[in-house]
Amino acid sequence: MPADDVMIRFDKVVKRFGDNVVLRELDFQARPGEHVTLIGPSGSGKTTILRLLMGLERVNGGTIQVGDEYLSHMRRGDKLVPADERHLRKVRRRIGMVFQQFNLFPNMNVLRNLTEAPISVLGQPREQAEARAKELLDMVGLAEKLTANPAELSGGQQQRVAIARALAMQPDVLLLDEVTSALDPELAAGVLDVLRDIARSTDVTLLCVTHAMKFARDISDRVLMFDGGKIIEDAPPAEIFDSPREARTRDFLQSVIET
Ligand SMILES: Nc1ncnc2c1ncn2[C@@H]1O[C@H](COP(=O)(O)OP(=O)(O)OP(=O)(O)O)[C@@H](O)[C@H]1O
Repeated sequence: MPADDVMIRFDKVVKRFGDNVVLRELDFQARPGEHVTLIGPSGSGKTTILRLLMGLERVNGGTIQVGDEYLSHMRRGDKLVPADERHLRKVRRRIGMVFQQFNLFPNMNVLRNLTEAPISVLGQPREQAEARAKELLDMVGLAEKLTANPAELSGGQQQRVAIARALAMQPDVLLLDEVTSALDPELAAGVLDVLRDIARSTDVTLLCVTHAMKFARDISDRVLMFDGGKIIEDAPPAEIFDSPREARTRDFLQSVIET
């Protein structure tokens, strides 16, 4: 851990797609174990931030650090140079992600979905990986679905397996991108309850993009409001939701339906 105890650090990050400048010298940090939610209008760059952290996009300027390591760059002598694939893969291992679409391995049962990467990537012994997988399935309320195939599960159950699968890799950071937007409201509620438990009971750093504002209020330590490629407001949820300082935050909040 770096001396100043930061888990995620964006330093003057620029991201462009052609002429479209999505992030403009973006600075932000999250402390270890902090739960940070990103809100803002469609197209403001929230998903791009998560994709940069997953190494699925590269920065056009600035640097990204995860814990004590650069993600966007690597050290060569006393210089920083853009990260190569191998370096990206190494740092990215500290980060888990759950997407809107659950993307479970369709040909593997639930247990194998959870143990595959811990065994093949982390080199965990099978018994250890299976014991942890069972604990995690218990945590997400699916202990009895160990041998089920993904196709036999509801969307909400699949998403709970996807969350358990991400945690099985023992990430320092868990990224959540609109994890309930493909689900019916009652299934979404079950997934959000599981995430509330995880937020309370683990020390993983959470970075969450959601339009579920009530959920954001419940789990977040901080909410960041994005607009125009910048953070325009950064405050605890009670402040953002009850007394936003910025007119653009107020307008945005009025435009979303509370869920
Ligand atoms: N691969 C890409 N190629 C070109 N443009 C892209 C690409 N990915 C994202 N963009 C553009 O970047 C901008 C930010 O997109 P992003 O998905 O990060 O926004 P968002 O805030 O997550 O929006 P939403 O709430 O709708 O998911 C948009 O203008 C989008 O069109």
